[in-house]
Amino acid sequence: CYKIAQISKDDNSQLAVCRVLLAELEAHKDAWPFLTPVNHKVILGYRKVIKRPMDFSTIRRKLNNNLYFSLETFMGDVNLVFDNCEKFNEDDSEIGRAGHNMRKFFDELLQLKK
Ligand SMILES: Oc1ccc2c(c1)N[C@H](O)CC2
Repeated sequence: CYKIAQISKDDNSQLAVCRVLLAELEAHKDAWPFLTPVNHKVILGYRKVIKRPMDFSTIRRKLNNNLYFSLETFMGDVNLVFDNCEKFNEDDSEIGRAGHNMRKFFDELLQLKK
């Protein structure tokens, strides 16, 4: 029993770290392009170009529904947000720069939490 309890405790502490990380990402001044899903009915070409859309509100819903099993699976979705941004936006654009800023901020947060 102890071993099972031990594994679930580690998962819970990892998920607690994910909640803190997501709150810090959502509060960042450059988070606005990433807070909600891109409306692919309005943004022509988005659905064709971006195969796996992701945004912070979707990550929040997956976190609340226990759909992340580790910090690594959570990190995969956060990095997907920034990879999609790089694919669809010029580096020298407002949203492109926001994506690069947010990815740097996330990498720095992870260094602090490790
Ligand atoms: O000019 C625009 C207008 C809309 C969007 C972008 C750029 N980039 C986002 O990645 C997706 C939504």
